[in-house]
Amino acid sequence: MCTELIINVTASAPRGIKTNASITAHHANVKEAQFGVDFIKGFSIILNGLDNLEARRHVNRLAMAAEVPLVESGTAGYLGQVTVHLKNRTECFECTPKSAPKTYPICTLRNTPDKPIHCVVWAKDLLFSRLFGRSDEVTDLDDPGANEGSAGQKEGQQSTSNGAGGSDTTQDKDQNADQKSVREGEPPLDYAVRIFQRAFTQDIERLAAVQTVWTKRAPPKPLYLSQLLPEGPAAALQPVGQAQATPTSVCKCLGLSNPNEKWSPRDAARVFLASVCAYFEKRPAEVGSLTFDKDDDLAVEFVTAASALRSFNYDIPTQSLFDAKGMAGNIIHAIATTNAIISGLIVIEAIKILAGAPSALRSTYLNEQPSSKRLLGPNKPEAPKPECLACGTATLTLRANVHTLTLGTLVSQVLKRHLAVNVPFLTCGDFMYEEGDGLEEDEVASYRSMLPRAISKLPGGGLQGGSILNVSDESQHLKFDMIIQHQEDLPEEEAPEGFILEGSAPKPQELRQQSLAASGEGVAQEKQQEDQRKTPAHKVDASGAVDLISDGEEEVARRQQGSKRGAGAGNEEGPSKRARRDQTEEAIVLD
Ligand SMILES: Nc1ncnc2c1ncn2[C@@H]1O[C@H](COP(=O)(O)OP(=O)(O)OP(=O)(O)O)[C@@H](O)[C@H]1O
Ligand SMILES: [Zn+2]
Repeated sequence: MCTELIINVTASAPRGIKTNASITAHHANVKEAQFGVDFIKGFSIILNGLDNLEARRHVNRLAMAAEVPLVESGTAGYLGQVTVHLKNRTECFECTPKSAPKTYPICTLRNTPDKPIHCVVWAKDLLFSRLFGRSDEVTDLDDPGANEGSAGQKEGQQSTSNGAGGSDTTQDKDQNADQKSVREGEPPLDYAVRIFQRAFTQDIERLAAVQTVWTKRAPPKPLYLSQLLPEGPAAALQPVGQAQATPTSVCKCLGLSNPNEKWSPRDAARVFLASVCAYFEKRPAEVGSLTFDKDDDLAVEFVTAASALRSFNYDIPTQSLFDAKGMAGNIIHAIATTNAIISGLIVIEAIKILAGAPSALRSTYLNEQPSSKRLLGPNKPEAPKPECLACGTATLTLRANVHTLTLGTLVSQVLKRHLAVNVPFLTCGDFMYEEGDGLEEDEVASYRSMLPRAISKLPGGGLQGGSILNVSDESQHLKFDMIIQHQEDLPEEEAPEGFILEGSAPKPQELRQQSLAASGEGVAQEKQQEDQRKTPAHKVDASGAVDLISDGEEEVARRQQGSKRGAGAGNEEGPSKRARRDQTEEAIVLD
């Protein structure tokens, strides 16, 4: 469960701050309805310390709707930023579109992985969620091996018969789903063995037989459990020494306690089987509702093992548990001093807001390398952008093939993933689509049944080229129009996801870039160059120390902190703290 601490600091007068603060912690998802605009209006200021773009955009929209000042922040290694956002006075967090999350083509993940990250993302986003996640969220994307042999298939297309068993028909999907589900009365170890054989033996055998896929590279090699564990799965999982499997870890009991060690195929198979068993035997109530959590050791062990087995299939270098955890959890190691500097700057900006000094506000970017011996680049916040989705009146254009783009992709990828819409309400002529808690069961079922349909085939005439789709989200007080533009063939390089969003949305080419935006790094990197140009020449003090704080801020900081400016900061590593990139940074696209 996500947590966020909302601190309610009461300012007694414009220029003073009470020394006593009452702190109320809410352990919940900030996107829940209870934290809507009315709740936000009860605060004088919002200080964001979130680690994902989706939540940050959500809070930004609430802050704009409630007209509560927002101090946004993020760090990523040596980079960091603090930005300040006031409705109608400054740009909001979304006025500058952020890079979209890094995406991986689904066909690469499913059929032709060639990098360790492809195996980790496959294990985490496809296999883990398929086995332990919510069944109503399982799509064909989550079904490993379902379309093996149909490389190059596009969304909305039926795969052609390929003689390798890959198929995309509803019937086959049902069969696939059934093959991945535990059968009634099936012992967990039998289930784990069956899944192993399906994922690492049979699917690979089928795929390797499709010669057209392997003209330029070697086909994958199946793994056989009988060769890896000749003594039999049960005997291979016997605890080593006194250690026992726990609900949260199986590694120690299998004698694998070094997180930096790379596992052999045999050990990866043992961890895979043992971790599947542990979920079903020790945490059965959670099975069916799990999402990958890097802090759940068992999930990390499963993903490391599955990813290693997949890597052995494809002859890709494997990762240690430590490295796989970093990749799966999007962990980048934090620098203690970066976090300290950014925390200090958040407080400085908050004080300016509470003290009623909006003209002193600065958005500050912490550079990795001092520019003219200056680490911080403070700028006056820019003006709001009228074309902004969140604080202006944006009209977006969606270019796609309306006969193949499904409503499901429109909702989950275009609206939720790219535009951070929380609870979409869509209308266009007689067509309506709605989500939310207030719906009756039959309404939910009826809306869900529309998701697999191409948007041109939706009720009420569908969405065709030239249609204007009205999108709103009451939970974010968000409303905008989206013009649908039909385009029969979109080049894959331009539109890896099968659509192009224009307007206040990431540019298509940004989709290809490594995105660090959610943690702040992407933004910091983008701004770094700009700031280096803008940053005025500075003074070096007698000790040659780097001037951390400039001009107006120097004055405020001295007054408020009573401290001398820092020297030589940013050089120490903080091993105990990690910063995390966007949880959704690695996503999957159809190719
Ligand atoms: N939708 C959300 N609602 C509430 N809190 C959220 C939401 N999304 C993210 N958060 C919170 O944002 C915080 C981000 O902090 P941080 O980057 O330090 O991550 P962490 O999980 O606390 O620590 P680490 O990643 O270092 O292990 C976390 O406490 C996380 O729970
Ligand atoms: Zn804006």
